[in-house]
Amino acid sequence: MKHGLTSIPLPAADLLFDPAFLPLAQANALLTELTNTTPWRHETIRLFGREVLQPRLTAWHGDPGAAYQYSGLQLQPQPWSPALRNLRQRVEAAAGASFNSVLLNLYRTGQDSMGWHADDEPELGPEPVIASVTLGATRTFRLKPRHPQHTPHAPLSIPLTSGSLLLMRGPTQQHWLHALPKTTRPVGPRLNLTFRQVAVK
Ligand SMILES: O=C(O)CCC(=O)C(=O)O
Ligand SMILES: [Fe+2]
Repeated sequence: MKHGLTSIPLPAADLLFDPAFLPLAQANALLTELTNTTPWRHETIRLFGREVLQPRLTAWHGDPGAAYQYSGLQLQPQPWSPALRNLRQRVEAAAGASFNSVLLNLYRTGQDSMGWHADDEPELGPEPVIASVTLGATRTFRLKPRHPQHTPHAPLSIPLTSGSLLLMRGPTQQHWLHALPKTTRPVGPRLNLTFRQVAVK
């Protein structure tokens, strides 16, 4: 384990955080490169029976076969670019884990967001290691217990700064939900990458 990661104490979770995983200049350069070269998609989701656009842009890169389910479709990942391959290698060294895919989320403004969820898709397995790298604007990452009667705890806010690395491991996805709320503060774009190991079918 790299010394830059420190534990965030939380019951029924395993969280590690390094605010300076990437030097700021590198984070900024990578933000520009990935923003400009990623084949961004603007996906729709079904919300209360209606098709609505997600409030962010997304992309999925990974090893061949690291497919994911989306609206009942098996989508194949885009190949690794040299920049993503390099970042994956550094994240794997820090996390002491390997990853075969990465989900990119681009939050264009403070109005882009992600709702409460857990990364608990079956293909991730019961105790996935999720490695989250942030580039660009600082946004507040929120965590709250999934079963408040069972794990009573106040919601938690972690400001995810540019170049930071957050690891979620162990039982975190089973017992906690996370979200990236909208903000009315004027903020620039934020690009988040979550490295994952998905079961290959
Ligand atoms: O943007 C973030 O920090 C969170 C992303 C996330 O939760 C996800 O991709 O599942
Ligand atoms: Fe997530």
